[in-house]
Amino acid sequence: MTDQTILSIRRPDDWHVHLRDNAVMRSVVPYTAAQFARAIVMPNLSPPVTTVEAGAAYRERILAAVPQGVNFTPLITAYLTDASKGEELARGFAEGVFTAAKLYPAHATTGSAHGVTNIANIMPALEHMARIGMPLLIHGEVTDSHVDIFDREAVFIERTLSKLVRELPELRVVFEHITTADAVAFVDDASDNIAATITPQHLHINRNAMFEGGIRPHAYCLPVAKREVHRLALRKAATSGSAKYFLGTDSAPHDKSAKESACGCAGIFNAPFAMESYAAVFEEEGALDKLEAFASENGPRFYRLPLNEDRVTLERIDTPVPELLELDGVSVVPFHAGETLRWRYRA
Ligand SMILES: NC(=O)N[C@@H](CC(=O)O)C(=O)O
Ligand SMILES: [Zn+2]
Ligand SMILES: [Zn+2]
Repeated sequence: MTDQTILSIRRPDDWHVHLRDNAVMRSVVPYTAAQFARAIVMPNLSPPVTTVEAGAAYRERILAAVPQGVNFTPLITAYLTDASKGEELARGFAEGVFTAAKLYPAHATTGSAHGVTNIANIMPALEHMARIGMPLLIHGEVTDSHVDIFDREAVFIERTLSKLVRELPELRVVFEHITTADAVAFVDDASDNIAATITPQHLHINRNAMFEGGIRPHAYCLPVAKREVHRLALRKAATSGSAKYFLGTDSAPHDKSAKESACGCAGIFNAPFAMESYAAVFEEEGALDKLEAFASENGPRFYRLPLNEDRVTLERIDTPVPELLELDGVSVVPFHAGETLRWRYRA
């Protein structure tokens, strides 16, 4: 713990966010743009963003939703399918439309129905990406229903990721939203071409949060939160100062009614208080001095992009989080709803 009351850091970026589309997009973009200079925007729309033209059009729609006077750059990603071609990805990368490509194992998570059924189907595209230095972003869970849901990330490392990294060591890979000590060990031991994002929720909650006094759909996201030992490993990794770990909120808004349902959607909306949420973790770990590297430096270095020059502050002021945000097109229960966070973000 520390008695520090003001923290000034380089403006951060969010290296994994779901901005959706249409009315929902227009109401959630301002939250991300208020905190972050850039964001890696996930392509799991329906239909998914698979072509350069669709990526460019999506970027324009996002930019049109950024409030006047706010400086925010969306970085678009391509959604990989069994039919993805290296040439199309490379064209998007060369034109500055695609910053990376995203691998969703088919049916692993929300909006992954068109995802990849077998990584062998996209090996030529991945080889092409490795040659041009285009990062591959991975939702790392097996989809085999015989594998326990809490083991799906660890089994993905065993069955798929270790092999991919061995076969294509030059491929730059971001293992997205890691949730296990197994993932931390894998990333720590891997080459510098392998990095990982960590969400605020996986630093704050373990799997008990989903069952506290009853079923808690707002604590449900994928990959699902794991045991306490895994949360502690993630906290250690995020606050270690290692350049392999960086901020990716995985903010994923779903309407309250879609979460509070007999078959509730996976995804936690954390964009409105993302930096406040991360700051709480870093303070609790006595590592506020490591927050800037995690939030503002390690990501751009991995993506080979310039660091942001402007600065922001976090002030130690109690910040209540609303129970519900009534937005245009969606009513969302935000992460930390009803709690008071100890920091306030100022751009
Ligand atoms: N994280 C989630 O639980 N949901 C994400 C998809 C994803 O990132 O896996 C979504 O799009 O809703
Ligand atoms: Zn995911
Ligand atoms: Zn996501």
